[in-house]
Amino acid sequence: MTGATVWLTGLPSAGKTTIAYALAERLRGEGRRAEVLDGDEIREFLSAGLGFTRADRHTNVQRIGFVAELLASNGVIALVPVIAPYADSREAVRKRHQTEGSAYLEVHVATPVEVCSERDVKGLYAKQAAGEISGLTGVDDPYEAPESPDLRIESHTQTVQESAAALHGLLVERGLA
Ligand SMILES: Nc1ncnc2c1ncn2[C@@H]1O[C@H](COP(=O)(O)OS(=O)(=O)O)[C@@H](OP(=O)(O)O)[C@H]1O
Ligand SMILES: Nc1ncnc2c1ncn2[C@@H]1O[C@H](COP(=O)(O)OP(=O)(O)O)[C@@H](O)[C@H]1O
Repeated sequence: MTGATVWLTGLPSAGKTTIAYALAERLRGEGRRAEVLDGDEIREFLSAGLGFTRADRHTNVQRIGFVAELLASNGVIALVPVIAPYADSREAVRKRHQTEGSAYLEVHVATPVEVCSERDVKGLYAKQAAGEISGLTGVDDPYEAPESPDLRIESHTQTVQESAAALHGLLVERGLA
């Protein structure tokens, strides 16, 4: 089967990780090889030492894009729930896939910041509001939303299973699942 990279971009607590794991489970149940390149795990190992400056975020995204493409070119569906706030960083990853002939889909998990900060899975929005951290994406650091993603998911209006199903539908439509 053809592999692919599916990049889920969006704000912290948008639902990127939850949707990625739900879809991975579904794909594995269908006999596909799927891997989730979780941003938090990557930052512990592959991107250890990188922070959240623009340059570090770019480096992080390029490293993850490199690994995802390797997986995709070997028949794996690489699911990447990583913020990737800058359009030029995401574009560079797309170009790498194009050059290597690997499929690449960009999915915008477009949960409004008000909903994300309500969910606040890791307590980051509360910390930012309390002045304990700064440079939080979507609050006091940039997030350049994709202009024409392959799919936009409104996670605040649907269940996790509905979001995962919408993404699965896109993969089927593109002949990737
Ligand atoms: N300042 C700041 N801004 C944004 N995010 C922050 C920050 N500090 C820590 N975190 C947490 O780091 C998690 C991983 O970030 P990413 O590697 O996906 O970010 S990036 O693409 O390099 O910008 C990211 O995970 P998710 O919540 O899953 O998006 C955040 O929870
Ligand atoms: N449709 C949905 N898709 C994804 N997550 C949802 C959805 N509805 C509610 N949630 C909840 O939102 C939170 C998103 O957290 P997480 O997946 O860690 O976000 P991110 O990886 O973008 O930081 C989870 O607690 C999840 O259960």
